[in-house]
Amino acid sequence: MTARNSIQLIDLCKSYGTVTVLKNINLEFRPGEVHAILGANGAGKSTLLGCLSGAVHPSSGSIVIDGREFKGFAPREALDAGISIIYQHFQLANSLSVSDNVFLGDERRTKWGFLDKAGQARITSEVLARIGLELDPDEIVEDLSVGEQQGIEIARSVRREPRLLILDEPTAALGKHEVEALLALVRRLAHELGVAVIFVTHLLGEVMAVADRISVLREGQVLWTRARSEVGIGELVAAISPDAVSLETRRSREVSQKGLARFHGFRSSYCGPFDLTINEGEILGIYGMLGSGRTDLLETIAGARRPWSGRLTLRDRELHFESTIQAMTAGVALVASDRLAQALFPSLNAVENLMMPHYSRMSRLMRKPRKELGMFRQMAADLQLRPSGPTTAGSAFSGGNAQKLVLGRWLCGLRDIALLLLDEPTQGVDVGSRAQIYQLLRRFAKEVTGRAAMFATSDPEEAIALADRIVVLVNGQVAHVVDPSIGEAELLSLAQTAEIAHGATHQLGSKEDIAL
Ligand SMILES: Nc1ncnc2c1ncn2[C@@H]1O[C@H](COP(=O)(O)OP(=O)(O)OP(=O)(O)O)[C@@H](O)[C@H]1O
Repeated sequence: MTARNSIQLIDLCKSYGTVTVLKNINLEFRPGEVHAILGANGAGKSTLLGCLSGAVHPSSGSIVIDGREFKGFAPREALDAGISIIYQHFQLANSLSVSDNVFLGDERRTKWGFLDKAGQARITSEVLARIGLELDPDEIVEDLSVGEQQGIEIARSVRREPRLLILDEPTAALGKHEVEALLALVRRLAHELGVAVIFVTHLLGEVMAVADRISVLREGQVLWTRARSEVGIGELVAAISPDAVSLETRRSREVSQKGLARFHGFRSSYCGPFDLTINEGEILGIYGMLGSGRTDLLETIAGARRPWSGRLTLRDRELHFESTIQAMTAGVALVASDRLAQALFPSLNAVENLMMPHYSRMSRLMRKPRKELGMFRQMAADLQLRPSGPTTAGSAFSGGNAQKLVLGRWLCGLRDIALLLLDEPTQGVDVGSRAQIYQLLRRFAKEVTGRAAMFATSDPEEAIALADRIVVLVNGQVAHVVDPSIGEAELLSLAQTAEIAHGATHQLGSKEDIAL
């Protein structure tokens, strides 16, 4: 790749009507450098990336590339200018091969106009070698691991020889080893291939491992930009969330021994059997990687998936439900992991989004707008929702704030929810709000009798910080049940050993079930 100049943002601003989202942003992205952009939920990170990728048109200011000044561009122009973005949700055609995906939308043709499959495969091999990935260009994408699929996204970008590669929360779907491999690849892209990389994440450990420089955004402005070597994690937390509470403070592990939810031989289509009791006041963590079955399990318990077999009792009542509405009525609710796709209503306002699951029980005449507004204000304050205006449209909330709003539905006490299920409760949530959400979940489970929560996570730190007891889920099976006091390293090691053991028994064709 040829040597390139920095990309500069000069006085970049973005407003939506009267709402200013980015204000006079001046930043420089240098070739050969990983630049982490951090900030609380709603600070303006996605908007800034949108300006660079062409998804958002700046209100004023400019982007300067090799002396050329752009007032904003369309996505195609951004690509042509050498800017490539990799989103959290992969944009791959799963039934096509690796090389088909690397050339997706930009296919090579032979001089007779046919698809140049051989040429594409050859270039794909060269690109994969350049970034140090051992993959067969003819392999079908759906047969690859999540980490390998992300590698293809990166290969697709690298083939275009980008000046600037943007990674937006790239590790959300990855396991520990895949994260390490990705961070090594990112460093290699910058330090060896000379690409300018922007890395956006809420995970500060990753920032310390990969960034050369760090910029913190606060309320749409650059608070500071500093070399990574000059900053510690404590300073980052203080800069991102000045009011953050430590994840460990106010922790109470008191759980009664009174059973609340009982699973007897419970099976979903992929997971089980489970024989397990969740006690009143308990927060049960399911620690499992993508593909472990954690989402299938939670969605089945919440009535979103069928079939299930075995027995489930809640407050000593046997449950039989076939929909999420029936589950809700029985006292079981789920906060899904993909709130933008599965939970938020983009065109409804914030109050309506908060109240949505509760409307089904009241006629229009029974609605009490003042009370709803009061509840919304309370939730917005408890969860530090930004923006906190009741009329804000669902589509205007940043990822982390959308999560808070969806969570607020079940914490506001309008339904008698006994078992709250959460899939990746703090994915995409900033460090300050994470502590806040943990506190609210503890309050939910422990301050009112007859309640408990069950959450799934792929983050060992989250499992340890939030759970009273942790179930290690591997390929749909309970591999271990442990106390969080074992610590992060031991939890990881248990999960890895179980995965290796599962691989071995799987190869031998054994399907032995492990029950609690
Ligand atoms: N279309 C829109 N109309 C009005 N406001 C918007 C719109 N899109 C975004 N915003 C506001 O812009 C602000 C910045 O949002 P942005 O998504 O850039 O934040 P973020 O830092 O990426 O947050 P997160 O970490 O939660 O993803 C938020 O307060 C959001 O409400």
